[in-house]
Amino acid sequence: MKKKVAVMCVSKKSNEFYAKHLENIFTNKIEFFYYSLDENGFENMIKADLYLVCSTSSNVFDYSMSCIPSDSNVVISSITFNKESIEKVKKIREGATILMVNLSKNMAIEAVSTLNRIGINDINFIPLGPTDNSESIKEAEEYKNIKIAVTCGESRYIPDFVEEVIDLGGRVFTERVLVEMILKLDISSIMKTKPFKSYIQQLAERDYGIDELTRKVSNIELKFDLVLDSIDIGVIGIDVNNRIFEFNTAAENILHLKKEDVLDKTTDESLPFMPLNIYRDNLLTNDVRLITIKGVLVSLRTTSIVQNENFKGYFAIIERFKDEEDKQRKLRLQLLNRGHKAKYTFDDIKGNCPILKKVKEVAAKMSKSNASILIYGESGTGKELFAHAIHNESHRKDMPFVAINCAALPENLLESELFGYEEGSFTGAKKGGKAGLFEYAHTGTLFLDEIENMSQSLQVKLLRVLQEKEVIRIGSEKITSIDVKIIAASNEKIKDMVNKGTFRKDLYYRINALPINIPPLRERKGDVLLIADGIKKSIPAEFELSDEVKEIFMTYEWEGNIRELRNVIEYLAYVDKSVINIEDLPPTFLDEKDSDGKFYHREYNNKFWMDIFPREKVEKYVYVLKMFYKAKKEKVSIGRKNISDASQNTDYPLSEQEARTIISYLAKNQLVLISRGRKGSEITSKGIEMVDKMVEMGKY
Ligand SMILES: Nc1ncnc2c1ncn2[C@@H]1O[C@H](COP(=O)(O)OP(=O)(O)OP(=O)(O)O)[C@@H](O)[C@H]1O
Repeated sequence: MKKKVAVMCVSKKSNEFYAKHLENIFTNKIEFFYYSLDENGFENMIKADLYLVCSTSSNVFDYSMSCIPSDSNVVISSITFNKESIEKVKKIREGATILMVNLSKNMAIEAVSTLNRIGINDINFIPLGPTDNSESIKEAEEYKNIKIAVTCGESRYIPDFVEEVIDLGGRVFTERVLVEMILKLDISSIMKTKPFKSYIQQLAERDYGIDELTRKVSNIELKFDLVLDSIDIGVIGIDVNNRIFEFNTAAENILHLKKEDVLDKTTDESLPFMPLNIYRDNLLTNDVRLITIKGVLVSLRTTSIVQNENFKGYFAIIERFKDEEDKQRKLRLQLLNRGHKAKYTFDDIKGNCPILKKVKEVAAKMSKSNASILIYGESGTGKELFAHAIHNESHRKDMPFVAINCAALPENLLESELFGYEEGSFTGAKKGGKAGLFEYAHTGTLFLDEIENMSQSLQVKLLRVLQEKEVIRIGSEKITSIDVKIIAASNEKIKDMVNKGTFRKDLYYRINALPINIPPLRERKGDVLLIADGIKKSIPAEFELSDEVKEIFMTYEWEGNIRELRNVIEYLAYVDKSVINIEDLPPTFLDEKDSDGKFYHREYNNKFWMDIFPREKVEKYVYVLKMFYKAKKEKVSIGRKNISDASQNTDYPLSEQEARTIISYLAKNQLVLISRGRKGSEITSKGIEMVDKMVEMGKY
């Protein structure tokens, strides 16, 4: 509601003159009601919030005051000239005698004293009222030789003998009058508006005290406004009476409202579409909610203003949700450049054996889904490599990839790392709090390595986050929505842990949506040399492996899987030889020295069949021999076609031609007997003995 001000003047004409300024300065804030003695009088005035008394001559003043209800706000006007008028007076020759003509002689005297106050003291003014009675006509006659007259908009009263008229126009309210009105009506925001500022600028006379004060205040306010207007977050200041005292440019843009239209109005009046009542009524602050304004999703949070423990209002902070998200996204991308990035792709996962190829194929398909993935594999099989590759293959590839090893941190630290914390939530909590990895990984992937080590209580919290898709920092109540794809990895079979009761079943089913099993290296021996070669190139190292060493690599158990293989290759790079022989292998790799003091590899030497089959193809020969062994046990006969077909899904796919070559080789060594006709080929007793020995030794 607009405030009401009653303007009390002597004449209707003065009212009209003042109205021009008042309406311009106080647009939208005040409703003015004009009263004048020559028109409607002061007796039937409305009940106003303030009475502006412009009739200051002593005979009218007392009467004016008697018409104002007691306990009302009153401002007694004072008037001055504007700069433009004064410039006209300054052009008058120094020492000249000039008439000052006004509505009455008293008013003419008053105008002269105003000019003197402003510093016009070198002109001899003769005050004169209207020449409308014999006495005044007589007085004017005395000044017949004065040819110049100055007036304040009353040229109609200038005597005929005057040749030059300088009209200074009507006088205007002083700065003091306006500031007093503003303070009494509690609408200080007016002082920040353009019309007020330009009005004050054009006054010939300024009040030093008020000026200094407003200068200081506006200096601070200017800086404050500059800061507020330079940010892209909307800030709305609301006082205890629910009135808006601040409304920055971003708020204007977000809400499509003009500052001047909302300042000093209540939120009910100007922002009825915003749910601000709850804050006023409950003093509920620091709360965040999403609201829709004109079809746009806006985040609204509030922060209270407390001075000397007294609630003084609050700031409503608004931001287009999309802008907020974009900003978060940019921050996340910066983080991405600081290391939260997946390094490997499926091309980095070397291996041609059918099992690995299959796993890679399935994993690539799973990359496209948002469901959680659980990777199982022995230590060093490449679980982390797979996690990187899956992320890089997914539509989240440009978003953060955040990895954490659940075995590396004590429970409470792991919790604060994952979920973040608020300032002061525990001893040692960083000032300003800290975002958790879930928040960092938003829109990307979180890789939880060695998840089997996570405590049961953390498992519960993790499950909650995965179910609700939101995190709450430790010590906070603020809920943050997150969109994170989880890839978990484990060295142990989580299913077994669930059965033993050491891992929560519900969490298992949530993370195991898409399972991946990576086979240990010993089950894909066909890949050992290929992977070794890849590692050698990545180091880079120049050496070659001798045939013997290659055989050893193919038969070795590789308990530490590819990590162990990498360590051995790195070791060999230091040996600095162009060809690596058995004795160059790391001491831990070799078992004993022979009688000549040379290293030898027990497993290798014990594998007598190594000398029988061509070294490069040992595995394939053993595979075919075992097929004949199995056929004998099952009393079926097989030939090269069955062998070739069956081998296709193994690590050693064979063509029929290859199968035929191997069978003839085995036959040459009396391990297999080739019979003509329908019976097909068959394993010999020597062949059976060889396989039994292999099985007994636990190999193949
Ligand atoms: N198929 C592969 N080709 C080439 N290098 C590989 C392959 N798989 C794993 N590696 C390498 O082996 C090492 C171990 O891999 P990774 O750390 O991914 O294994 P992990 O299963 O996560 O091990 P852990 O369970 O101990 O964490 C890494 O140096 C990785 O680059």
